[in-house]
Amino acid sequence: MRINEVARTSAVVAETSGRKAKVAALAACLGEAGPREAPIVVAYLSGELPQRQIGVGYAALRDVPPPADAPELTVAEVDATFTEIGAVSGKGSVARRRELVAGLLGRATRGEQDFLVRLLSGELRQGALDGLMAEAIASAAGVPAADVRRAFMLRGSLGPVATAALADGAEGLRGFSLEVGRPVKPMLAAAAPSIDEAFGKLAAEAAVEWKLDGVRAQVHVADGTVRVFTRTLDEITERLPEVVAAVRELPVRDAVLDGELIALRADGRPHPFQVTGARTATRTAKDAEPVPLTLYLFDVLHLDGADLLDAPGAERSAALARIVPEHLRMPRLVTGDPAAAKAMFDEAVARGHEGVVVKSLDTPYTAGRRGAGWIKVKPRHTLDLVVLAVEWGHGRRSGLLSNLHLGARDPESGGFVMLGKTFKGLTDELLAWQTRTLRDLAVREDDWTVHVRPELVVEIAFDGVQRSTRYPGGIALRFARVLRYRPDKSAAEADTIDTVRSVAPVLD
Ligand SMILES: Nc1ncnc2c1ncn2[C@@H]1O[C@H](COP(=O)(O)OP(=O)(O)OP(=O)(O)O)[C@@H](O)[C@H]1O
Repeated sequence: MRINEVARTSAVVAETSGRKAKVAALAACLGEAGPREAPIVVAYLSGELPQRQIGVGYAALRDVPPPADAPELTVAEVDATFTEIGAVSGKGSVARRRELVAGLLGRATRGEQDFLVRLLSGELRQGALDGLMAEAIASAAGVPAADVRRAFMLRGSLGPVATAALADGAEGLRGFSLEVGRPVKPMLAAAAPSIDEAFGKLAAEAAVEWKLDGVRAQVHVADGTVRVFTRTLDEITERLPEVVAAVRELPVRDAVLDGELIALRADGRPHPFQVTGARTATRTAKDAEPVPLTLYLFDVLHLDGADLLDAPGAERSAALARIVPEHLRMPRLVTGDPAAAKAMFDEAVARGHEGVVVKSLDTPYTAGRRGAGWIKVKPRHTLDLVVLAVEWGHGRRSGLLSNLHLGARDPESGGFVMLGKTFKGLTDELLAWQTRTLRDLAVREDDWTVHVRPELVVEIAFDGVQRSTRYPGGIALRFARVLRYRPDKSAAEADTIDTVRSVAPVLD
């Protein structure tokens, strides 16, 4: 297949606004690619390289050679060149990489050059496209989208799923199963503004669990060996000897368990989130004085040979209770009485925790999705939004990037909808950090505003949602303020415009 097809599809997807039309364009391109090249095409159309990083910086993309006349470059050739560039090392490697990039671009037409430069510079990165891409794979392969999504959550990446679907259809997708030792995308929660509304969305009886502001942990026990993964599927086992020791005590040989890690003070109240974050961050070196973490387990996905992903919530919880002692389990109350649920919520908040998660007793574990089976309720409204642009500060903040333009994800278009701006809540340290970080993400700058690639996720607190004619979604946040950055989340995991409407009533 020629790269020209991929470049053209990428442009069509960027220019069309309808979800259906985008899916159709992606599906046509994948159909043409076929099983072998599909993973490469999936990656390129998501703005990524299958090789991830190949060490090509902006400098190597500045001087573009004259274009070729005819579109002859193939996807396989581009992929092979990227692999070659990624393998360059040692003395003279910068020059050699440049040479390879120039050689590749010299064989591309003007339109293809434009696509390749934007692909290499990261400008096309589109995490929010995962949902559309899953649908496109389903359409190209003629299989149900739910099967593709399920394989995706089990595998954590769409490339191999595309190959299996295109080669062997639904049968190929059935080959993806939970493997102990390979992390799956964790199930996520929807949000409701109150306990009553959360109960309103579920059956009469539901479970209410504390929501701790810690770090998600997926614990795999394979033949007695314990491994711990974060929600971004990074392994952090080495950093957590006390957690590994606690899990080793459990009477299981093979299991996949889900829970939350948190640093607690002697009185049982949580340390600030940063303390837990520092213990689990994959990039930090050694801790000066490690604060012990406590593990609270709340789910089980696999137990000694049996997959429990499809078992109802109540059954998984019962299985968990059989193998995990109470002090390692998330406090949980099963009730049909909203007053009892509210008492549980009040207790969690009084102990310094974030709120509760109300969980359905009958839904399966919908990995990787913000399913309707879990609904979080917090006393204050927060959202994870994506920074779309940022304005230079004035006065004390001059020279610093300050006022953030905030966007929610729009699953319909695969893009983002702006909901407002804020410079509140930013400490000096955060201002310095975001100035550095957002500069690296810049794509364009006008007088006061730096427009950035929509990649950085920030957690925002706000008082409510107001109708607005100024913003494209028709709503704006009231009194938005920054709580913290969420480097553990990708833009694809940011909150959607529908979540924004569901966490708080829209005021006139
Ligand atoms: N009892 C619990 N059940 C499920 N998740 C819990 C629980 N307690 C804490 N959590 C945390 O809450 C998260 C689920 O909420 P959500 O899917 O909205 O993620 P989130 O956006 O990171 O949440 P938030 O930003 O509101 O903390 C989980 O990833 C987990 O880290």
